[in-house]
Amino acid sequence: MQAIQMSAIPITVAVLFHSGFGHTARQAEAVRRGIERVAGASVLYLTSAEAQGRLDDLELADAIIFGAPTYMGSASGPFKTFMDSTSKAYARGAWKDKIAAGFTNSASRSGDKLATLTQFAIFAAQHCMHWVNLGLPAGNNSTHGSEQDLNRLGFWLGAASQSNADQGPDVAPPEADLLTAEHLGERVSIVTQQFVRGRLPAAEGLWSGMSREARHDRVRL
Ligand SMILES: Cc1cc2nc3c(=O)[nH]c(=O)nc-3n(C[C@H](O)[C@H](O)[C@H](O)COP(=O)(O)O)c2cc1C
Repeated sequence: MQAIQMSAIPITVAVLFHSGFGHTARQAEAVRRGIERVAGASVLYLTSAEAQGRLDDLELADAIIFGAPTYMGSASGPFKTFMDSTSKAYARGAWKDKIAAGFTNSASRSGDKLATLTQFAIFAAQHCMHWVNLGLPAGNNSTHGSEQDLNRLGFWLGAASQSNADQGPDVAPPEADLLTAEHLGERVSIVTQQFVRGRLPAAEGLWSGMSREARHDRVRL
């Protein structure tokens, strides 16, 4: 797919995820591809373990997309450990007004994935971030639908994917779910650029050539 040319406002979108066995990592890679389709967007790609040592870098991101497998009806334990490690950033309001979104993967069609997406949205709200939803209609919910539809699992809070329990990450999750994740990454990039553009004090030209750090200082509310 062609890169979107309408705006090249430089933004950084972090993809911050955990994956125990590689399935959610496939989804994270798809989110990354979607972000990179938008001109001007760059990606900070971190596992939740890496992110615990990169909190300063995360503060420079314009948006953070959270991802984890659903284990026992909630985000996986390692991802929750990361969430708890952000309490100092929370106390300082370090992520205030960043854009947020989320994705999760599990073995069952539902598998209580909504609980994980809700957990991410509440986590983002505690950090005073702005949550972006999936922005797709439901797929595969009529006689005209199919398993190839985007959003075939019918989630709106974020991107969901489903990986059969007896298949490895080489074949699961299926293509439709990866394309759904790509859509989320692209949507978050576009919304983030709209949001950053709305905070620009002057013409876009003013920002060209300015470092990400300098721009970040200028737009911080
Ligand atoms: C400890 C554990 C708990 C799980 N709990 C759920 C669950 O609540 N719902 C579900 O549908 N699948 C559940 N699964 C299946 C995983 O979500 C599924 O295998 C997923 O693809 C794993 O992603 P990963 O390879 O990124 O770790 C669980 C798996 C494990 C290991």
